Amino acid sequence: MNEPTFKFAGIQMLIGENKQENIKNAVKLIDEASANGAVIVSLPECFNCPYSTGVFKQYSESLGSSETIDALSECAKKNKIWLIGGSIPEVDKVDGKIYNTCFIFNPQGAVVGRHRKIHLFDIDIPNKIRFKESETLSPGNSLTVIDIGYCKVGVGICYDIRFPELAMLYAKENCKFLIYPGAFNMTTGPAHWELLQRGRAVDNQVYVAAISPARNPDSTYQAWGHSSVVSPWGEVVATTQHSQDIIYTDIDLNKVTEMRSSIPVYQQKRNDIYQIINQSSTTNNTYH
Ligand SMILES: O=C(O)CCC(=O)C(=O)O
Repeated sequence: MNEPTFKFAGIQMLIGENKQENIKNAVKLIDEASANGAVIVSLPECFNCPYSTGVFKQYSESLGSSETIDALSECAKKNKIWLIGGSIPEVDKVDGKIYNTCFIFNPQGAVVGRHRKIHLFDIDIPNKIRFKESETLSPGNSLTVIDIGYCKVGVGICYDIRFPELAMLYAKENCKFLIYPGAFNMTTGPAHWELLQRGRAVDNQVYVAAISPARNPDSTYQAWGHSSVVSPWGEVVATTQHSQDIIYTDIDLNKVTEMRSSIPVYQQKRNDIYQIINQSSTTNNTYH
Protein backbone atom coordinates (compact mmCIF):
# COMPACT_ATOMS: atom_id res chain seq x y z
CA MET A 1 0.00 0.00 0.00
CA ASN A 2 1.37 3.34 -0.90
CA GLU A 3 -1.28 5.99 -0.60
CA PRO A 4 -0.32 9.63 -0.25
CA THR A 5 0.11 11.44 3.05
CA PHE A 6 -0.47 15.17 3.34
CA LYS A 7 -0.44 17.72 6.14
CA PHE A 8 -3.66 19.27 7.42
CA ALA A 9 -3.85 22.26 9.77
CA GLY A 10 -6.87 23.44 11.79
CA ILE A 11 -6.88 27.05 12.93
CA GLN A 12 -8.41 27.47 16.39
CA MET A 13 -8.47 31.26 16.34
CA LEU A 14 -9.68 33.85 18.80
CA ILE A 15 -12.66 35.70 17.34
CA GLY A 16 -13.85 39.14 18.43
CA GLU A 17 -16.29 41.79 17.26
CA ASN A 18 -13.97 43.54 14.80
CA LYS A 19 -14.35 41.88 11.40
CA GLN A 20 -11.13 43.29 9.93
CA GLU A 21 -9.16 42.12 12.97
CA ASN A 22 -10.68 38.64 12.64
CA ILE A 23 -9.73 38.44 8.97
CA LYS A 24 -6.22 39.67 9.75
CA ASN A 25 -5.79 37.07 12.49
CA ALA A 26 -7.08 34.30 10.22
CA VAL A 27 -4.66 35.24 7.43
CA LYS A 28 -1.71 35.44 9.83
CA LEU A 29 -2.44 31.98 11.25
CA ILE A 30 -3.03 30.44 7.80
CA ASP A 31 0.34 31.85 6.66
CA GLU A 32 1.94 30.21 9.70
CA ALA A 33 0.25 26.85 9.02
CA SER A 34 1.39 26.95 5.42
CA ALA A 35 4.96 27.84 6.43
CA ASN A 36 4.84 24.72 8.62
CA GLY A 37 3.97 22.53 5.64
CA ALA A 38 0.16 22.30 5.66
CA VAL A 39 -1.33 21.82 2.19
CA ILE A 40 -4.92 21.98 3.40
CA VAL A 41 -6.06 24.33 6.14
CA SER A 42 -9.43 24.87 7.82
CA LEU A 43 -10.77 27.86 9.73
CA PRO A 44 -13.54 27.55 12.35
CA GLU A 45 -17.26 28.32 12.05
CA CYS A 46 -18.21 32.02 11.91
CA PHE A 47 -14.61 33.18 12.04
CA ASN A 48 -15.24 36.78 11.02
CA CYS A 49 -18.01 37.65 13.50
CA PRO A 50 -19.39 36.82 16.94
CA TYR A 51 -21.51 33.64 16.95
CA SER A 52 -24.88 35.25 17.63
CA THR A 53 -28.10 35.25 15.62
CA GLY A 54 -28.55 38.95 16.37
CA VAL A 55 -25.48 40.00 14.38
CA PHE A 56 -25.41 37.63 11.41
CA LYS A 57 -27.21 40.09 9.11
CA GLN A 58 -24.92 42.98 10.02
CA TYR A 59 -21.78 40.93 9.29
CA SER A 60 -23.13 39.17 6.19
CA GLU A 61 -21.39 39.41 2.80
CA SER A 62 -22.05 38.15 -0.74
CA LEU A 63 -19.78 36.45 -3.21
CA GLY A 64 -18.42 39.12 -5.58
CA SER A 65 -18.42 41.89 -2.99
CA SER A 66 -16.90 40.30 0.07
CA GLU A 67 -13.79 41.51 1.84
CA THR A 68 -13.62 38.19 3.69
CA ILE A 69 -13.81 36.00 0.59
CA ASP A 70 -11.33 38.24 -1.25
CA ALA A 71 -8.84 37.98 1.65
CA LEU A 72 -9.16 34.18 1.83
CA SER A 73 -8.80 33.82 -1.92
CA GLU A 74 -5.64 35.91 -1.87
CA CYS A 75 -4.28 33.93 1.09
CA ALA A 76 -4.95 30.52 -0.53
CA LYS A 77 -3.27 31.71 -3.72
CA LYS A 78 -0.25 33.24 -1.98
CA ASN A 79 0.34 30.06 0.04
CA LYS A 80 -0.76 27.65 -2.74
CA ILE A 81 -2.99 25.70 -0.36
CA TRP A 82 -6.49 24.29 -0.26
CA LEU A 83 -8.46 26.44 2.16
CA ILE A 84 -11.67 25.40 3.91
CA GLY A 85 -12.87 28.85 4.84
CA GLY A 86 -14.59 28.03 8.17
CA SER A 87 -17.87 29.86 7.75
CA ILE A 88 -19.27 33.36 7.45
CA PRO A 89 -22.79 34.75 7.37
CA GLU A 90 -23.53 34.92 3.64
CA VAL A 91 -26.38 36.90 2.13
CA ASP A 92 -27.67 35.59 -1.18
CA LYS A 93 -27.83 38.43 -3.71
CA VAL A 94 -30.90 36.93 -5.37
CA ASP A 95 -33.17 35.72 -2.56
CA GLY A 96 -31.77 37.94 0.23
CA LYS A 97 -31.63 35.02 2.63
CA ILE A 98 -28.75 34.62 5.04
CA TYR A 99 -26.81 31.37 5.24
CA ASN A 100 -24.04 30.03 7.46
CA THR A 101 -21.61 29.34 4.63
CA CYS A 102 -18.21 27.76 4.14
CA PHE A 103 -16.39 28.92 1.01
CA ILE A 104 -13.64 26.62 -0.21
CA PHE A 105 -10.62 27.78 -2.21
CA ASN A 106 -8.13 25.91 -4.38
CA PRO A 107 -4.39 26.69 -4.43
CA GLN A 108 -5.00 29.17 -7.26
CA GLY A 109 -7.39 31.11 -5.02
CA ALA A 110 -10.57 30.19 -6.91
CA VAL A 111 -13.79 29.42 -5.02
CA VAL A 112 -14.35 25.73 -5.76
CA GLY A 113 -17.03 24.97 -3.18
CA ARG A 114 -19.73 26.62 -1.14
CA HIS A 115 -21.29 24.71 1.73
CA ARG A 116 -24.35 26.32 3.24
CA LYS A 117 -25.00 24.69 6.63
CA ILE A 118 -27.71 22.13 5.97
CA HIS A 119 -28.90 21.50 9.54
CA LEU A 120 -29.56 24.68 11.49
CA PHE A 121 -28.57 24.70 15.15
CA ASP A 122 -31.91 25.02 16.91
CA ILE A 123 -31.76 23.59 20.40
CA ASP A 124 -33.22 24.30 23.82
CA ILE A 125 -31.65 22.55 26.80
CA PRO A 126 -33.50 23.94 29.84
CA ASN A 127 -31.32 26.08 32.14
CA LYS A 128 -28.29 25.43 29.94
CA ILE A 129 -28.43 26.70 26.40
CA ARG A 130 -31.03 27.88 23.93
CA PHE A 131 -29.91 28.75 20.42
CA LYS A 132 -32.08 29.17 17.33
CA GLU A 133 -30.13 29.78 14.16
CA SER A 134 -33.39 29.64 12.23
CA GLU A 135 -34.35 33.01 13.77
CA THR A 136 -32.11 34.63 11.16
CA LEU A 137 -30.58 31.93 8.96
CA SER A 138 -31.87 29.69 6.19
CA PRO A 139 -30.60 26.15 5.60
CA GLY A 140 -28.56 25.02 2.61
CA ASN A 141 -29.79 22.14 0.48
CA SER A 142 -26.73 20.49 -0.97
CA LEU A 143 -23.78 18.32 -0.16
CA THR A 144 -20.28 19.68 -0.71
CA VAL A 145 -17.54 17.40 -1.99
CA ILE A 146 -14.17 18.77 -3.07
CA ASP A 147 -11.49 16.76 -4.85
CA ILE A 148 -8.16 18.03 -3.52
CA GLY A 149 -6.10 15.63 -5.64
CA TYR A 150 -5.02 13.46 -2.71
CA CYS A 151 -8.62 12.43 -2.03
CA LYS A 152 -12.16 13.73 -1.95
CA VAL A 153 -13.14 15.84 1.06
CA GLY A 154 -16.71 16.24 2.39
CA VAL A 155 -17.62 19.44 4.23
CA GLY A 156 -20.21 20.03 6.95
CA ILE A 157 -20.69 22.84 9.44
CA CYS A 158 -20.95 22.17 13.17
CA TYR A 159 -24.48 20.86 13.86
CA ASP A 160 -24.24 18.99 10.52
CA ILE A 161 -21.94 16.53 12.33
CA ARG A 162 -24.91 15.26 14.40
CA PHE A 163 -26.51 13.82 11.28
CA PRO A 164 -24.83 10.52 10.38
CA GLU A 165 -26.69 10.36 7.07
CA LEU A 166 -24.68 13.29 5.70
CA ALA A 167 -21.36 11.65 6.60
CA MET A 168 -22.60 8.36 5.13
CA LEU A 169 -23.45 10.07 1.87
CA TYR A 170 -19.97 11.61 1.78
CA ALA A 171 -18.42 8.19 2.35
CA LYS A 172 -20.62 6.84 -0.43
CA GLU A 173 -19.14 9.56 -2.68
CA ASN A 174 -15.73 8.12 -1.69
CA CYS A 175 -14.65 10.99 0.54
CA LYS A 176 -11.80 9.89 2.79
CA PHE A 177 -11.64 13.04 4.88
CA LEU A 178 -14.56 14.97 6.42
CA ILE A 179 -14.03 18.50 7.71
CA TYR A 180 -16.47 20.26 10.02
CA PRO A 181 -15.75 23.87 10.98
CA GLY A 182 -17.72 24.07 14.23
CA ALA A 183 -18.34 25.93 17.47
CA PHE A 184 -19.72 23.64 20.15
CA ASN A 185 -20.46 25.17 23.55
CA MET A 186 -19.78 24.51 27.23
CA THR A 187 -22.81 22.18 27.58
CA THR A 188 -22.70 19.99 24.49
CA GLY A 189 -18.95 20.34 23.89
CA PRO A 190 -17.71 18.19 26.79
CA ALA A 191 -20.50 15.67 26.23
CA HIS A 192 -20.62 15.20 22.47
CA TRP A 193 -17.86 16.98 20.48
CA GLU A 194 -15.28 14.19 20.52
CA LEU A 195 -17.86 11.41 20.60
CA LEU A 196 -19.49 12.65 17.37
CA GLN A 197 -16.15 12.97 15.57
CA ARG A 198 -15.10 9.48 16.60
CA GLY A 199 -18.50 8.08 15.65
CA ARG A 200 -18.46 9.63 12.18
CA ALA A 201 -14.85 8.49 11.67
CA VAL A 202 -15.36 4.84 12.68
CA ASP A 203 -18.76 4.43 11.02
CA ASN A 204 -17.47 5.72 7.71
CA GLN A 205 -13.80 4.70 7.92
CA VAL A 206 -12.60 8.23 7.19
CA TYR A 207 -10.53 10.94 8.84
CA VAL A 208 -12.67 13.56 10.59
CA ALA A 209 -11.56 17.06 11.59
CA ALA A 210 -13.66 19.48 13.65
CA ILE A 211 -12.25 22.98 13.99
CA SER A 212 -13.53 25.38 16.66
CA PRO A 213 -12.89 29.01 17.56
CA ALA A 214 -10.78 29.60 20.65
CA ARG A 215 -12.78 30.43 23.78
CA ASN A 216 -13.20 34.15 24.17
CA PRO A 217 -14.10 35.12 27.76
CA ASP A 218 -15.65 38.38 26.46
CA SER A 219 -18.04 36.61 24.10
CA THR A 220 -21.71 35.88 24.83
CA TYR A 221 -21.17 32.41 23.29
CA GLN A 222 -18.48 30.38 25.02
CA ALA A 223 -16.93 28.00 22.48
CA TRP A 224 -15.70 24.63 23.73
CA GLY A 225 -12.51 24.75 21.64
CA HIS A 226 -10.72 21.36 21.56
CA SER A 227 -10.29 21.36 17.77
CA SER A 228 -9.36 17.80 16.81
CA VAL A 229 -8.65 15.30 14.12
CA VAL A 230 -9.74 11.66 14.45
CA SER A 231 -8.33 8.78 12.39
CA PRO A 232 -10.47 6.12 10.66
CA TRP A 233 -9.62 3.83 13.59
CA GLY A 234 -11.27 6.33 15.94
CA GLU A 235 -8.11 7.64 17.59
CA VAL A 236 -7.81 11.34 18.36
CA VAL A 237 -4.61 12.08 16.43
CA ALA A 238 -4.49 15.82 17.07
CA THR A 239 -6.22 18.03 19.60
CA THR A 240 -5.78 21.08 21.80
CA GLN A 241 -7.39 22.91 24.74
CA HIS A 242 -9.40 26.12 24.36
CA SER A 243 -6.83 28.84 23.64
CA GLN A 244 -5.77 30.09 20.23
CA ASP A 245 -3.70 27.37 18.57
CA ILE A 246 -3.06 25.52 15.33
CA ILE A 247 -3.41 21.75 15.21
CA TYR A 248 -1.48 19.70 12.65
CA THR A 249 -1.93 16.14 11.40
CA ASP A 250 -0.43 14.04 8.66
CA ILE A 251 -3.45 12.57 6.92
CA ASP A 252 -2.22 9.10 5.95
CA LEU A 253 -4.61 7.61 3.40
CA ASN A 254 -3.06 4.16 3.98
CA LYS A 255 -4.94 4.21 7.29
CA VAL A 256 -8.23 4.52 5.41
CA THR A 257 -7.33 1.63 3.11
CA GLU A 258 -6.11 -0.54 6.03
CA MET A 259 -9.29 0.06 8.03
CA ARG A 260 -11.49 -0.66 5.02
CA SER A 261 -9.73 -3.92 4.24
CA SER A 262 -9.45 -5.18 7.83
CA ILE A 263 -13.04 -4.43 8.81
CA PRO A 264 -14.87 -4.48 5.47
CA VAL A 265 -18.22 -3.07 6.58
CA TYR A 266 -18.67 -1.50 3.16
CA GLN A 267 -18.84 -4.89 1.48
CA GLN A 268 -20.99 -6.19 4.33
CA LYS A 269 -23.72 -3.57 4.24
CA ARG A 270 -27.18 -5.05 3.78
CA ASN A 271 -28.34 -2.81 0.95
CA ASP A 272 -31.14 -5.30 0.43
CA ILE A 273 -32.70 -4.20 3.73
CA TYR A 274 -31.64 -0.51 3.98
CA GLN A 275 -30.36 2.26 1.68
CA ILE A 276 -29.06 5.76 2.06
CA ILE A 277 -29.97 8.04 -0.84
CA ASN A 278 -28.82 11.52 -1.79
CA GLN A 279 -32.01 13.44 -2.57
CA SER A 280 -30.54 16.95 -2.68
CA SER A 281 -32.15 18.82 -5.51
CA THR A 282 -29.40 21.26 -6.32
CA THR A 283 -25.85 20.87 -7.49
CA ASN A 284 -23.26 22.92 -5.74
CA ASN A 285 -21.20 24.28 -8.57
CA THR A 286 -23.03 27.43 -9.56
CA TYR A 287 -22.59 30.42 -7.31
CA HIS A 288 -23.84 33.96 -7.40
O1 LIG B 1 -24.58 20.43 18.16
C1 LIG B 1 -24.16 21.14 19.07
O2 LIG B 1 -24.20 20.78 20.23
C2 LIG B 1 -23.56 22.47 18.80
C3 LIG B 1 -23.82 22.92 17.40
C4 LIG B 1 -23.39 24.31 17.14
O3 LIG B 1 -22.87 24.99 17.99
C5 LIG B 1 -23.56 24.86 15.82
O4 LIG B 1 -24.15 24.23 14.95
O5 LIG B 1 -23.06 25.97 15.59
